[in-house]
Amino acid sequence: MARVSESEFDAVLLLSFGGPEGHDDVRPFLENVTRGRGVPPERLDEVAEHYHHFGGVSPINRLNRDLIAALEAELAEQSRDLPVYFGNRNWHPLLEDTVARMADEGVRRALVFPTSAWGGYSGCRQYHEDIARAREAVGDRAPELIKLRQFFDHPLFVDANADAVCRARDELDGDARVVFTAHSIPMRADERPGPDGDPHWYSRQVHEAARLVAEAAGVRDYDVTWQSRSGPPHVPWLEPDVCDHLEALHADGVNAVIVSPLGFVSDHLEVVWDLDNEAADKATELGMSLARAATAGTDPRFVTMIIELVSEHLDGWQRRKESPLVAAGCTVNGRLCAVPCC
Ligand SMILES: CC1=C(CCC(=O)O)c2cc3nc(cc4[nH]c(cc5[nH]c(cc1n2)c(C)c5CCC(=O)O)c(CCC(=O)O)c4C)C(CCC(=O)O)=C3C
Ligand SMILES: [Fe+2]
Repeated sequence: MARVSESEFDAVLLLSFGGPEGHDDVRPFLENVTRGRGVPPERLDEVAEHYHHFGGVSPINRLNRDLIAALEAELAEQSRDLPVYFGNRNWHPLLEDTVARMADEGVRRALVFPTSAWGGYSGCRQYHEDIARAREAVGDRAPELIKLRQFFDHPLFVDANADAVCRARDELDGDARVVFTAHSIPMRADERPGPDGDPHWYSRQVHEAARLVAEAAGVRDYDVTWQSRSGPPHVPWLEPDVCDHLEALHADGVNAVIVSPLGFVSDHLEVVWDLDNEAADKATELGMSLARAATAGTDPRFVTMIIELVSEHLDGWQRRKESPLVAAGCTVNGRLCAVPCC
């Protein structure tokens, strides 16, 4: 599985979620995200407000462009002649348009780096669906697209996050509790089994990543929490919510926290709103100090990790991973994983 084929690849494609870039984009973007997903209109109104608060602009596209620039620089440094394309699920540049452009420019086979470290529906399977849909839209001339594997336990992803936790710790005096957060998902979705047949595939990967980051940062006690839940209120999602958890910690006498958004790879809207506004306000209200750790962003280790994932295919490199949990997610042309991980 480490190597899909011996033959060559002629491009890399960064595949992400996408975000609006102005007030008028917000509604149509949210319609794209939630089509057929049963998210109540009240929740959409609330989330729309978060985007409008920032001029209708999510930082996510800019952050992805920054990551692409860093990746291109590193590829050039290594004299690798691989152009990097950018396509999104929910907003421009849309994956369909990018795949059409790749075909126009003669790309035949490309490796796809998804900006999600995880298995599960939202983190993995939906990206396979995006790839299949985009290729279908482009037709016969669509390039072959090979999605890179999940990287939740890659040592360089772990190190980048651990270092960010250490930097956040330096901002605070004295002891602070480390609280990791990842995007909540419906409990029913999390009950799907992983390749080992055991349920809770996504949340187990998140717990495993948290354990590795804590160990690398020399942190003994930490918590795993969830953020940004949506869906109707009667549907259970993964808990505790990060803000509720701050209250529980406060009640236990904790007065300083480091919040690490390990579930995300960049400081996009769910990080800057749900953590830098909501969780930060909650901490202030409780009289706690809070330092928010950075996401992997353009940390050079994260950029190198992407190149290592590419090299697993280009050069037959050994997969580096620190956890016994399987890292699936690598398939051709949007086929679902052979293991039933999502
Ligand atoms: C697991 C997971 C990741 C991590 C993996 C990955 O990164 O892919 C992730 C990332 C992201 N989620 C994002 C934004 C949104 N997610 C929503 C809705 C949902 N996310 C879900 C899960 C996840 N989401 C789920 C189960 C839903 C409910 C609807 C459904 O079942 O599909 C909604 C709709 C409104 C709402 O309901 O909150 C929005 C606007 C942004 C972009 C932020 C920006 O614009 O900067 C990013 C990176
Ligand atoms: Fe998968």
